[in-house]
Formats: sequence, C-alpha cells, structure tokens
Amino acid sequence: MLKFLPRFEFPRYNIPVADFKGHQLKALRRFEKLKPQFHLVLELRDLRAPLSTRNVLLDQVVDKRHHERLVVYTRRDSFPATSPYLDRLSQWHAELEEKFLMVDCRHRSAINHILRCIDWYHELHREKNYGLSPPLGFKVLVTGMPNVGKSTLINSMRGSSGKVARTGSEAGVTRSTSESIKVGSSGNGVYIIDTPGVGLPARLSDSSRMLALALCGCVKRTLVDPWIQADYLLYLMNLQLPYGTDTVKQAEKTLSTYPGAIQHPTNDIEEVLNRLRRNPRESDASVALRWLDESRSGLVLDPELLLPCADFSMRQHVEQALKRARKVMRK
Ligand SMILES: Nc1nc2c(ncn2[C@@H]2O[C@H](COP(=O)(O)OP(=O)(O)OP(=O)(O)O)[C@@H](O)[C@H]2O)c(=O)[nH]1
Repeated sequence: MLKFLPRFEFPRYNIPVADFKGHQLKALRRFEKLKPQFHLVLELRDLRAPLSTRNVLLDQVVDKRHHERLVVYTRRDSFPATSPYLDRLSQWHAELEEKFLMVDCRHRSAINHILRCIDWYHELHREKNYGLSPPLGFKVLVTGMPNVGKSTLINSMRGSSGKVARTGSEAGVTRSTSESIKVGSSGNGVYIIDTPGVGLPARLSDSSRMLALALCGCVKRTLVDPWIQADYLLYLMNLQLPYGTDTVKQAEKTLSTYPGAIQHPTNDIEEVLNRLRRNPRESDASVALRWLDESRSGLVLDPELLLPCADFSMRQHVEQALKRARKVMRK
C-alpha cells in the first residue's frame, strides 16, 4: 500500500463552464416538436463520467406517460470485466429504477443486444395499444452529450446498409437532427432519429463538470487551458491510487499511464510535466496535451464517485440537478 495523501479538493480555476452552442438550442427545440412522434429515448452517456455526461435538459424531453427511456453507457471497453465501480453504478441505477446498459458501441454483439432491447420496447408498446404498431413505425430518439458515441452506435446499427452518420474524436460532429433511419431486420418498422449532442448551458454547469467533459472529449479540447486539464487528470489519478486492499500491481494495470513510477506519486503538476518533457524546450501546454491524448483505461472522471463519501445518493444528486434545471428554465 502507498503512503501518499492525494488532494481531496481541486482549486476553483477561472475556466469557461459551458460550451453551449446555437445548434444545440435548436436541437432542444426540435426535440420538443418531435415529442409526439417518438416512442423510446436512447440516452447515451459516457461510462467514465456517468454524472457529468447525464444531461438534465434531456429529462425535460422525456414524458414518462408517452415515452420509455433506456440509458446506454458507452465505452464499456474502458473498464475490466468486473469492477467495484461498475457494481456501485448498477446499484445507483437500481435506486433510481432507471433501465441501463453498458456497451462498447463499436462492437456488433453490443449492437445486437441494443436492437433486441428496442424490439422488446416495440412489443411492449404494441401490447399497450391493442396489438397495433404505430402507423409511421416505432421511433427511437438517440440523444446525449456531444461525443458520447451516438453516431458510432447508429452506424453500427445500420450495419451493412452503409455508413450514414459522421463520427469523430472531437465534440460537435453532428449538427442537425436527422430524418428517421430504418434499422433492424426489414419489416419490423423501427426508425432511429440521430441528433446533435446537447451540452449544458453555463447556468446548469460548473467547473468540475466542465473539466470532466473536457477529459471525455465532450467539449472542445482547446476550450480549457491544457495545464489545468492535466492538473485535474492528476487529481483524479491520485484519487484512484491503491488504498485499502488494492495492490500496487492492480493499480499499475489500471493506471498504466501514471506519469512516472506509480510508487512515487505526486500532487505537483509541474513535477509531472517535467517528468514527461521530451526536451527542455517543449512547452508546458504541448507536454500537457500529449499526456491528455494518451488513451487511459479504467479511469473514472467524476470525482464524486471517488471521494470517500459513503452517504452519496444518486437519487439525491439527480433530484437536486432537476430542481436546479427547473428553476433555471422558469427564468
Ligand atoms: N472505445 C470506444 N470508443 C467509442 C465508443 N463509442 C464511440 N467511441 C468513439 O468516440 C468518438 C465519438 O463518437 P461519435 O459517434 O462521433 O460521437 P457523437 O455522440 O455522435 O458525437 P457528436 O456528433 O459530437 O454529438 C469516436 O472516435 C468513436 O470511435 C465506445 O463504446 N468505445
């Protein structure tokens, strides 16, 4: 076990707290108009930051009387097959009675699983409507924050019928709500509506959300100073160093990109940048960006899930966020 005390608080830097653009507002207005047409909402979130990539604005889109909602966590491949973190997340969902899946969107087996779930919801809808299918087909709205994997999922669903939605590692690739795209076996009448990623406006966001979103790629990487992003990454990594029964060997596996030897942790970002600098003339920003770009498995990006707060309640967290959103929307 390491003898090291991580930081339990991150400084409040003056950074932009939102990346909310005109096309996102337009998308929200379009969702309102489409409300009577769709039956199921597939809400995608990034498994590495389940709280930060949960968008309360999308709760306003779902009308529980008419719509079903299935939460799909993408990037399941970022975590090992079993993990206490994933068990905890499952318990929180049980607490909220919210149905969810964890998938690697790029994998055919995951897509087949989602298609089977959609068929199940379609059947449920038919049962509730005296065995009748909706005349214009069963419509599924695929939504979520920017860059969580919506287009990747839709392209995989389309399978052999061709790539239709643009994907990319930067946030904001999809800019408009698409017409419905038919998916699944022919004749079952399931249509998918691709949508642009919708973030949170400044009044519903804060610096910790923004930093987690920047690390997930849900906002443009250049929006927040790379030095601050790197410091935040270090803060999160240190919170995930081995404690209690974990061994250094286990941590080396999950924190394989720890800057320097994991046996010599540090809270000092300047020291980290010096450890990673390839030549004395390389700037702090360029070292930080290089480190931020490294792929990083098994790292949780929401500090609430790492801090020692046994009384954390997902229900309370969600209710507070919804209350705040309703207050802001009324103004
Ligand atoms: N490892 C991994 N990468 C994924 C997964 N899903 C999506 N990606 C990657 O994440 C990046 C963003 O995916 P997109 O499908 O473009 O995301 P989007 O939500 O459509 O993005 P916007 O158009 O900005 O709203 C791409 O580089 C994908 O390859 C996943 O489950 N696992």
